[in-house]
Amino acid sequence: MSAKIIDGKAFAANVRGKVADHVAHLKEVNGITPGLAVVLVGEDPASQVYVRNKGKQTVEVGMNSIEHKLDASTSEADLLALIDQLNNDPEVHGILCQLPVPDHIDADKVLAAISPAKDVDGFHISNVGLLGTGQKAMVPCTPLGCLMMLREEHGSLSGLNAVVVGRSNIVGKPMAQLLLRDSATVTIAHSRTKDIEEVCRRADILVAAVGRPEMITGDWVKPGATVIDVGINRIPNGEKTKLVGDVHFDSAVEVAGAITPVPGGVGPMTIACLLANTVTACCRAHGLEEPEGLTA
Ligand SMILES: Nc1nc(=O)c2c([nH]1)NC[C@@H]1CN(c3ccc(C(=O)N[C@@H](CCC(=O)O)C(=O)O)cc3)C=[N+]21
Ligand SMILES: [Mg+2]
Repeated sequence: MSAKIIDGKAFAANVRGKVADHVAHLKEVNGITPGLAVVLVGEDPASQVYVRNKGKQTVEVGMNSIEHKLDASTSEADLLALIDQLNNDPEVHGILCQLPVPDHIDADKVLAAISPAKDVDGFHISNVGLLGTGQKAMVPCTPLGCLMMLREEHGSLSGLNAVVVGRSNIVGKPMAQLLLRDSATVTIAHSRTKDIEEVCRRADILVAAVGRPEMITGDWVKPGATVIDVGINRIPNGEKTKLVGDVHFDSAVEVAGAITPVPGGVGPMTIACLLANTVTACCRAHGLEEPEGLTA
């Protein structure tokens, strides 16, 4: 039997539709247009593609997109000055500084400089702390997108065994916090985990966020489990390259109950959730009611 393939592209289009509806409402009723500022330092080609897609989709849902493309040699002080300016700009409701930043810039310092209320990535330590203590936070986009798909698939996650493979601040740790908040039984596995295959085979929900192409094969998957593949790995494919996840799709799809593909799974949801977070940040900034179903 072959798993249900979770259509992240369609799901993301639906989320963007809800965002667009709420943006239209904010404009009409409150005369407010949410604005998202994206800062890119340097010329990393993958980052350029992502930033372009973010800008395009921001405009498509009716929000203002403010792009700042800085030279790779930009000093940390100049970047911090720009962030300060965006923090103080009332037209800007969300700020994202595309990672990675060049080596001479301290990413932690940059993330700490973004106003927590405008931190649509949810990477500021105050949002990390709010999420970890079950308070109202800005939630990182990728884990938020995964959670939305899991809730749609399962209804309640209460009591389910969830295994998150990967312990990054960007995906693994916040994903685990969100699953815990939904009363799943949560295990974080990583490169040093003993008998990692066994651990994964106990998972009703398996979230792969390790950054190792096709590491998780079908024999690691419990029959009927839901597999969420966060990996985006570009690997050689003959003369060209192709995009694969952290899950070996062809074997896992034969065992899982439901699975996200790469591309077309988690990736599109990440951008949709960035737009959702921007609307949420805008509503919070103005003390307005938040949109339904777009937050954790
Ligand atoms: N501050 C910050 N926030 C981020 O959220 C952030 C970041 N930095 N740096 C880079 C990563 C990566 N990321 C992706 C977003 C969308 C897709 C996406 O839409 N992927 C498509 C395919 C895209 C392709 O073909 O390359 C898909 O999976 O279907 C992928 C990756 C956000 N990131
Ligand atoms: Mg790891």
